[in-house]
Amino acid sequence: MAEQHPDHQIEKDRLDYTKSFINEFLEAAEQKQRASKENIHEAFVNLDHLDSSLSYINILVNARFFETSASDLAHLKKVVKKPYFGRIDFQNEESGQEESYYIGKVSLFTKDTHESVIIDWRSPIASLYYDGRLGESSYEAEAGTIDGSLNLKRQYVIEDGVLEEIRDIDVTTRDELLQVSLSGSADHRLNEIVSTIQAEQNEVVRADLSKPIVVQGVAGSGKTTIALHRLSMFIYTYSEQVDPKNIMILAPNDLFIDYISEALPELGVDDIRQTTFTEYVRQAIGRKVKVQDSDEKLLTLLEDGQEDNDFIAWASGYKGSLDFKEEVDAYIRDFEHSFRVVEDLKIEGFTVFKGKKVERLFFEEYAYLPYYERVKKVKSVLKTDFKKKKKEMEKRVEDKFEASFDRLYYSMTNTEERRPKVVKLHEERDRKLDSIKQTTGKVVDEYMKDIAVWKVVDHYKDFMEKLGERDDASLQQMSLTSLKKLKSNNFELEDLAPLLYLKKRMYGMKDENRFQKVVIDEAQDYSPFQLYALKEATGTDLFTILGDLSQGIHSYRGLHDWDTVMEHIFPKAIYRTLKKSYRTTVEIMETANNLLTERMPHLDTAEPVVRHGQNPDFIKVDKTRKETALAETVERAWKRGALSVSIITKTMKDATSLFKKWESENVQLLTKDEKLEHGKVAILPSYLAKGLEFDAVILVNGKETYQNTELDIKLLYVAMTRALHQLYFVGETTQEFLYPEGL
Ligand SMILES: Nc1ncnc2c1ncn2[C@@H]1O[C@H](COP(=O)(O)OP(=O)(O)OP(=O)(O)O)[C@@H](O)[C@H]1O
Repeated sequence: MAEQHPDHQIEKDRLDYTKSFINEFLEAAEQKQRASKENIHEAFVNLDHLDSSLSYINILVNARFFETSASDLAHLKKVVKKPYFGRIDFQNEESGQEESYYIGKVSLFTKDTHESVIIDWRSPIASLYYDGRLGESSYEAEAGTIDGSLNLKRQYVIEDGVLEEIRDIDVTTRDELLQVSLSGSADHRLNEIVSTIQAEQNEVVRADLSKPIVVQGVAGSGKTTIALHRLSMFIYTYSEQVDPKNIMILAPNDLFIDYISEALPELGVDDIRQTTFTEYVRQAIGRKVKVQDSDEKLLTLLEDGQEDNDFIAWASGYKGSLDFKEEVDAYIRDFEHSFRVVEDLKIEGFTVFKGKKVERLFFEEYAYLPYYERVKKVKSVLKTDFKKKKKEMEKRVEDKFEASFDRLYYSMTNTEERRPKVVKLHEERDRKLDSIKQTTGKVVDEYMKDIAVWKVVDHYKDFMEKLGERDDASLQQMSLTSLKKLKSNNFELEDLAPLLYLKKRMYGMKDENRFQKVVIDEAQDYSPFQLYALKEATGTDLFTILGDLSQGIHSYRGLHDWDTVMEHIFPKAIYRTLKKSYRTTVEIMETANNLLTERMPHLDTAEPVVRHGQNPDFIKVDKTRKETALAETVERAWKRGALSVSIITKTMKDATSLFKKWESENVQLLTKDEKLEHGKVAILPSYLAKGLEFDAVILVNGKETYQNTELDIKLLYVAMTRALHQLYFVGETTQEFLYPEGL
């Protein structure tokens, strides 16, 4: 097909030119590298008998060059096989000149003329490739808006350095490259999508990088992928000011971290901290607290059908609310006001400092510091003050003695009578001076000894106890159940936000737990207080928050809308929505959308990108044949070209029992700490599936079937939207998947 494009020869020549440019560049760099290797070798040889410090410097210089060029070279070597994926021709309105730009994953310029050979997809002008329509266009550069005309937008398929296809995009053509990319298979890792980022996604990737952003995106709209690309953009734009080590990604579990981590080096965003909220809080408070798995709690809600489910859901929601944060604020205020140093500090009759002054230091001067930092600061100020005053006090004792002595001298002329009095005065003076000299800074510690120094966990228990004293039955019950757990050192996820917040407000955060930027994926499951505490603890509001309320399976404690986040937590945030779903076929998405429209019409449904596939299959079996039917369905999925297949049950109990029955090496039971194994059928419960995707998904129930509750509808929706190409329901009736007969 490429042969037919009128510009084929020109483009082939251009590709050859680019490849030889890169190869020459690589050769020159490799030569330099060899030279530096030789230098190192020489320096090592000379180390014994020459001036060793010079040789050492030699080694250092060369080793450093060797290191940087090695990583650059590795990057370029990768690029040479596919130097670019797109081209734009842009005519600058001001100069009237038209230039062609080839867009790839690096920037390369000719050394002498500084002409661009390839431009990085993250450079400002490359934005035209993603959102520019042919004709009048503009892009934002450092110097301001650049207007002009986009005259050509072209895509290339280059495989192994060979130009295979050229596609020109005009207003009417569909993005075929996207279609090709989406029809590919998922091999258990997140892809980098720089060549096919869509306009609505590009807006999220490039939206003002100096502001927080909240993204509500439907299932499969590319939230996770886009978050990583925005991060790549951020690091590229602020490479001078930002150290990737000061960026943190928060993901729901290790399984998910493993899933995204493979995409990070491709985007040049390795080295960033990837962790879970629980792990971050553990590090921040410096204690490996035992935290009950929140999915287990979900299970309690799902499986046990306990009577107090309503109470559990209420307590979880309340602990995650900003009202609860206010309660913690009030507790901190009360605790601070228990700081009373009413007495003045007196030594030998001198007032070293007044209680009032200490209070002023604490409540006014250093009020900006966390409580315990403030106590430390006030102590150190008092100690320094005391050292200064010591000399003054000594002088005042001497002066006082001189004055008394003078008085005695003039009032008592008889020396015999006067002598014992003088001796007494001397003794008194010496005693006082000794006492002052011997008094050290410890007197300040002693003076402030009544100020309690507690551990953060003890503060939380104290806070809970105080809540339990209120005249409110729900609070009393919450306090009672929480304290019972806390006393045996068991925490729930909902306890972590208040703990983190208390840690920040009372003790302050260590540098290693503060960040310049934070990315939160699957944010619909975070509570407002969790987000608030994170903002306070990390010391930045530069958050990228992505989520989908329709998938809010933890909504009993999570978010119900984004308004609270925008109004009360990140008021400067930009808000964007992603409405298109790229993951699934039209057929699968429509089936999932039907579920939402029928059962939860207030939630957003996704608009699938036009890509057709087979209709979801409902396979009716009786109980005894379930396992056989599943095995047959798996076979069918492999045969239809799936590279990854999963069986999703409603609960973990069901997943485990199915796994035990299956007993095959080709099957893996997924838990949240596991890594997905290539080529194996993954069996997992619905709530662990969020964020992941598989070519083929088979839904099956064990003992439990999905009920018509908000939670179950969302769980089912999450499970269904994991499928890229094939979706199967295996069950006795369609109703168990909340579907009417005749799916
Ligand atoms: N512009 C794009 N070009 C190619 N593939 C894309 C594009 N956008 C998204 N995808 C693909 O769509 C799938 C879904 O992306 P991703 O997992 O990032 O979505 P998500 O919004 O986080 O999904 P969910 O909320 O359902 O977990 C991935 O396979 C991703 O590679």
